[in-house]
Amino acid sequence: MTFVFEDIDDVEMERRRSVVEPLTDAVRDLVDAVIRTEVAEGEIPDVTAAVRAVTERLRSRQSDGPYGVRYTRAGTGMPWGNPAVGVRNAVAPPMRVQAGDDGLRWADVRLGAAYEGPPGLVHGGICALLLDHLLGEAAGADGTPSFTGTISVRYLRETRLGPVHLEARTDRYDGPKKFVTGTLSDADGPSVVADAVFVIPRWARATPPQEAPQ
Ligand SMILES: CCCCC/C=C\C/C=C\C/C=C\C/C=C\CCCC(=O)SCCNC(=O)CCNC(=O)[C@H](O)C(C)(C)COP(=O)(O)OP(=O)(O)OC[C@H]1O[C@@H](n2cnc3c(N)ncnc32)[C@H](O)[C@@H]1OP(=O)(O)O
Repeated sequence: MTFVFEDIDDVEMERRRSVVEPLTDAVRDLVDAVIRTEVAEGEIPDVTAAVRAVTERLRSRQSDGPYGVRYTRAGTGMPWGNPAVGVRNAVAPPMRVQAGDDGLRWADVRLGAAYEGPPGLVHGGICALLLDHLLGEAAGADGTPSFTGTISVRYLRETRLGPVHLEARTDRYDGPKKFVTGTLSDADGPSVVADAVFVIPRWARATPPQEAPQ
């Protein structure tokens, strides 16, 4: 696993973000339009060719693999391919994570047609994705990296498409384990709750229990 440091400052990161974000937003809009369009079927082949032409243009120069999790010189993360928050990923709603007091992490997200499961309702996997990510951010609020070890997601009731609010925080620690909880709410209040154990991987522990010299 490699974390790439880009030799740029945060001003340059913001400049790059401002260039690429409108493209990603345009693609999100395209995804929504494809789902909801009612243009005549005869128009679809032309539109398909136009989209393929744009894709070809972007593919004329591209990286070999995924974007990775890059960092600026100041250590600001650029997980721009991430499916929950990625600035370059149209699959991401996107969720913009905010920091509150005492390690609270929260976000307001609008979930439209691309996130539908049951009719008019949010797909359960999308709730789990967003909660997993936000709980991960809450686990990371102390500055140590950790992976989702186990996550339990309880769907209290349906979640309506539209604006949703998410919150998460770390409740307690036990060695390398962080116990994190969170909620996802729609306009009627909490609809999904999550409990997770995030584990600091051995390579990131201050005194690795297994690899410590004898
Ligand atoms: C370092 C990651 C950084 C990732 C950055 C990513 C994106 C950056 C973007 C934004 C940055 C902000 C935050 C990140 C946000 C979201 C991230 C989303 C989260 C993910 O998408 S992440 C991918 C899915 N995730 C995995 O891909 C994990 C695969 N897995 C492993 O990497 C190992 O399996 C690991 C590390 C879990 C444990 O391995 P290990 O060798 O360190 O464990 P070890 O044996 O030392 O156990 C020590 C104590 O943890 C207990 N324990 C062990 N495993 C457990 C489990 N599964 N559940 C509950 N408890 C468990 C033991 O029982 C023992 O506890 P006890 O002593 O009490 O028994």
